[in-house]
Amino acid sequence: MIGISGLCKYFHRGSVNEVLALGGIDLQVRRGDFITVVGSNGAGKSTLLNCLAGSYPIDGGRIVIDDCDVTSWPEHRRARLISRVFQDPLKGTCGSLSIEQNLALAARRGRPHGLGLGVRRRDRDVFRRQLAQLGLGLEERLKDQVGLLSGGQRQALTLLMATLVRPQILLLDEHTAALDPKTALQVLELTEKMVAELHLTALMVTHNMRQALQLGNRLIMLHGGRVILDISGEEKGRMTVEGLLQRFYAVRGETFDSDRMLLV
Ligand SMILES: Nc1ncnc2c1ncn2[C@@H]1O[C@H](COP(=O)(O)OP(=O)(O)OP(=O)(O)O)[C@@H](O)[C@H]1O
Repeated sequence: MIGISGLCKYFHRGSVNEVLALGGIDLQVRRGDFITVVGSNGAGKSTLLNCLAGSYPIDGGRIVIDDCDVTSWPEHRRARLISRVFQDPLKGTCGSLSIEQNLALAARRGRPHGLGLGVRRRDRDVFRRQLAQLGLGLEERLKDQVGLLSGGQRQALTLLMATLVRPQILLLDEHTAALDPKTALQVLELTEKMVAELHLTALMVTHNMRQALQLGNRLIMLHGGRVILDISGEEKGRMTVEGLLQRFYAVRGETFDSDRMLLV
């Protein structure tokens, strides 16, 4: 479903500050894969998602989605296929608009003349039903400004907006990292539910190793801009955090180094 081959990405190429962020990523993602992405500091996790979404131009390689070469597609064109949720809950929603206006915008994604803010009664009923699934009582607050919501409520709403028009691919970049542990867990459960119910193909960057092992059917580990571990199915099911660290050591000959990664 997604074919990434030889993906290379430099920052500040040709200058003294040159960084090779992705050094030839090859990754075949099957339809319905829910891949958790882990890695050390600066491993290239966010850059990979940004290149996939078309936010960054790439310096080499190809990206194919559903047999269509999207390598030269700009970000807005890829946004018809790809939805994203970022770490910052403020990024995916508009705080000055109401919940229903935000949802109305999300519902028009990919359609022409997609920026109207009008909300029809029929839409409102659908929004109410969708919001009720979140279990946060937001269905009673359709006219509330999103800026009034807590970080967790806002991130749950972002997730709903990202999937309201079913995307081919859902990209989650540490989307629970800014939330308190209880809320993070709620949003993660919601993520799992949505991915399963909508049969989404998803990549989720997380700094929590245990979470990465618990969620999804496949785990990849990046280091130095390359995929150094790719496990799925039973192998992933049996894997422990200690096992992951040992595998890292076996491949790299050094201990895993990340000040942000939760290893317990
Ligand atoms: N906009 C940018 N300009 C210059 N260098 C960048 C930029 N974004 C990322 N980099 C560099 O590219 C490399 C990969 O960064 P990236 O953010 O993808 O790593 P990451 O795995 O997401 O790291 P972390 O877990 O520390 O957030 C790093 O060396 C980083 O410093």
